[in-house]
Amino acid sequence: MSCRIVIFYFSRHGATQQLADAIAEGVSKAGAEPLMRTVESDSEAKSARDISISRDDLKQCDGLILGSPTRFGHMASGLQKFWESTSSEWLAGALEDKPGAVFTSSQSLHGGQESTLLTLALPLLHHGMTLVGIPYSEPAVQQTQSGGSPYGASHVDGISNTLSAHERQCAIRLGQRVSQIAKAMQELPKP
Ligand SMILES: Cc1cc2nc3c(=O)[nH]c(=O)nc-3n(C[C@H](O)[C@H](O)[C@H](O)COP(=O)(O)O)c2cc1C
Repeated sequence: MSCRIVIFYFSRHGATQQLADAIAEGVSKAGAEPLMRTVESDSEAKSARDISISRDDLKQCDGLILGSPTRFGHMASGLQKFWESTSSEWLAGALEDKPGAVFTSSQSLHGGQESTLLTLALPLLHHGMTLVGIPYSEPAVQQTQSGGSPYGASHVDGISNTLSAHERQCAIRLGQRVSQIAKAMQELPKP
């Protein structure tokens, strides 16, 4: 049975996209299919390489991982605008029970990553998703000197333009974990 994980993100300059790509690697490693999706934006945005999300993606996916640059401590407005257009999918329970997770990139270490990760989680919880983080059994969560947290994958762009080994490992692990849970949920009897 195929298992499709939507990686829904926005990235203006490419930092959040590096996380999205590492998460996709984790999804593939777990034997699931990563579907890269973004929001309508200017053609200069790095994430314009990927296609825009459709509301059918919410119905058809088996899990969804949401990522944004940290913008004044919360998600970019284009992503929020999309969630505000999903009332009918919310009422229909399109994402209910499916595993979901979050990721972000910020300029500075204490510039609001955790508030962004927590607020990214809110629409997923309202849609009834099963929230997945990164467990402390993952050594990279304990050892990181930059991004990577139990709340989700992250990167601090002001420390390095590329993902650290720990940030990358956290992102891969998150993609794997969401996929493994999605696959296990496919085996459960339908209520
Ligand atoms: C409008 C705006 C607000 C931002 N707010 C924050 C912030 O609150 N904290 C922070 O550390 N970085 C902030 N940044 C920087 C971005 O989060 C950071 O550069 C991020 O890595 C960009 O991701 P991208 O390369 O995927 O676009 C802000 C950037 C913009 C344009």
